[in-house]
Amino acid sequence: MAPSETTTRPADPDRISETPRRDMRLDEPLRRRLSRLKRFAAEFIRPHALDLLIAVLAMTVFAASVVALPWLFKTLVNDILVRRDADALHGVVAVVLVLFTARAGAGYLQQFMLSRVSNKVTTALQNRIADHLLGLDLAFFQKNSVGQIIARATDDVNVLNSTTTNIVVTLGRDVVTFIGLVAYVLWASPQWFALALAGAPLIAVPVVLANRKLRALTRRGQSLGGEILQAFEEGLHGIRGVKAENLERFERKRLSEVIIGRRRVAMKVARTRAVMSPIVDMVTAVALVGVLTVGGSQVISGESDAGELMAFVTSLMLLYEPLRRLLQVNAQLQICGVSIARIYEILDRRARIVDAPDARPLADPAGDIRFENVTFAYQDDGAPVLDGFDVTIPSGASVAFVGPSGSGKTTILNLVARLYEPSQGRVVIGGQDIAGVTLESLRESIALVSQDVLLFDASVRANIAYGRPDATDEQVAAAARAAAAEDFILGLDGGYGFRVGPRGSRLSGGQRQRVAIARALLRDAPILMLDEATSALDGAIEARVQANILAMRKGRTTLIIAHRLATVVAADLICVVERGRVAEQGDHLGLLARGGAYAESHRLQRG
Ligand SMILES: Nc1ncnc2c1ncn2[C@@H]1O[C@H](COP(=O)(O)OP(=O)(O)OP(=O)(O)O)[C@@H](O)[C@H]1O
Repeated sequence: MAPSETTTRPADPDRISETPRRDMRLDEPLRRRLSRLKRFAAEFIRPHALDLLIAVLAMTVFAASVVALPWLFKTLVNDILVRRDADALHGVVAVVLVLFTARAGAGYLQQFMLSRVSNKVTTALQNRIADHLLGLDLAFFQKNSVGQIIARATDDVNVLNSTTTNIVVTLGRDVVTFIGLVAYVLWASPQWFALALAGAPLIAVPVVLANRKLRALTRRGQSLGGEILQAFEEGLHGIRGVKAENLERFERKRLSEVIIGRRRVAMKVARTRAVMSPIVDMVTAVALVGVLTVGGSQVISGESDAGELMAFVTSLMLLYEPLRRLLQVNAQLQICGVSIARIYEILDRRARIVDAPDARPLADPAGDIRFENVTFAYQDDGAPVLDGFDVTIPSGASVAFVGPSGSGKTTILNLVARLYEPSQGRVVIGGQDIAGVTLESLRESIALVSQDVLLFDASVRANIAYGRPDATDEQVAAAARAAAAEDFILGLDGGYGFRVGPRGSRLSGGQRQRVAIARALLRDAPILMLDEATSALDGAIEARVQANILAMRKGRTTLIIAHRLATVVAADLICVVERGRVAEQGDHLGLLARGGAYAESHRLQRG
């Protein structure tokens, strides 16, 4: 089965489906849903077949203990209560002891084995999702909400965890119990059995309708789960602005709309599922009334014995629970199917930027970086962001890209790291087209400090050494000094051990930037890319950082994006980017002498 056949295909190949309409696809053929279930079972359940087999055997023992109860009641009534047989009493007591001991052991084993399997499946799924997500293109993350992605890795995995456990219990234990009890009642009295079946057709129509409705509702509910995560993520991420501008009221409204939306759907799901119990109740009642009326008369007239009727009625009552669960197994499968589809929608997504079949490691990462007539657009059919962009960055040079906001500067760095690929032209490093270079060797050669600094809630030291866990304290300190960060770090409570808070929230913007620069310098990569990396620093500290970076560069090519032109005066080459093209290039003095856009911006900024 081709992976693509098992997923719902949204219109934009980079987007996962989140809109309710697209989520409520009732027209998906059963064959495709089944094949997706089979695929999930083969990939994630089959590896635990032995554990499952033990669980199913334990369930069979458990089920057998239930099926033995009608026989026990028959003996109790006929041999002990009616015939007063002492031997039968001892027999029954012994059987009860054995039965309940076996049942206790089987119950334990079943629960333990199922928990083991479900925990292993959860771990495998989440690891696989994590691995897969990390391999996807940047474009995927720029087009999909984090909440929707997290919901699939958490909510959907949890749903699968609980539904598959229920399904296995039902298929293992309830099916055996059901078959055993039905076989017993059929054998005990076909006539009473036929009477008991009288109400069965009542079940069919509502069950089919309810299942159909459940699938649509479940998709909607699970999609709303992602929207809630997303709403929280966005609201809490921007909490500073929310508080400072007294926007809590609006946030509360925004959050409660999705929360209440989900509750509505959850209640519809609950109502639809709850419909099953009264239906089974009614069917059982009809069966009992029929059997008691006819069977009771037969006992009174002496045609049947009391123990027989007692055992039969007990069987009918014992059938209630397994029947109720069996009727819900389809609903559980629907829910499970929705989560599986949502998870495979992520797992089947293929990264477009991958190693070419004949990819080779980057041979000369410190070589020239050349953009050869590069054209690039973020959308396949969108306007180009870079349009015939041509520039050569000499090996070991420091090059600054300046120009108006939105002119394409960050995009240039994105293309060097091959986070996106040119639609035309090539990016060449040391004579090698990076399209034919292994991603690992390319990105290993790059240190990037971007506008959004990536800090974790860990110590300053751990943040600087992220990606270089073997770095010594001295190396970390040297990087911090070069980033003009050591002074403030030593002033923190705990120094390098200071915990920076989520996303570095306990540091100032400029401090965060310096920690990020220190991390990039510690990587000691041949290509250093600074995207507005010193924008939050004051002029004096920025100048220190710049001077250190330039002094340390020996053989390292440095690409700098900056709006403050003072930051770039010392660069070997300054490249003015306008509407995706190089408008002018040269060194600071050369560009000033030229009297073009750079000279004008410089005059304005100084003025
Ligand atoms: N992920 C994206 N998807 C679609 N369009 C994008 C994406 N990133 C950037 N763009 C668009 O590409 C253009 C160039 O963006 P880029 O970030 O390269 O500009 P920039 O020169 O670095 O701007 P700034 O100086 O404001 O940071 C902008 O018009 C922007 O809207």
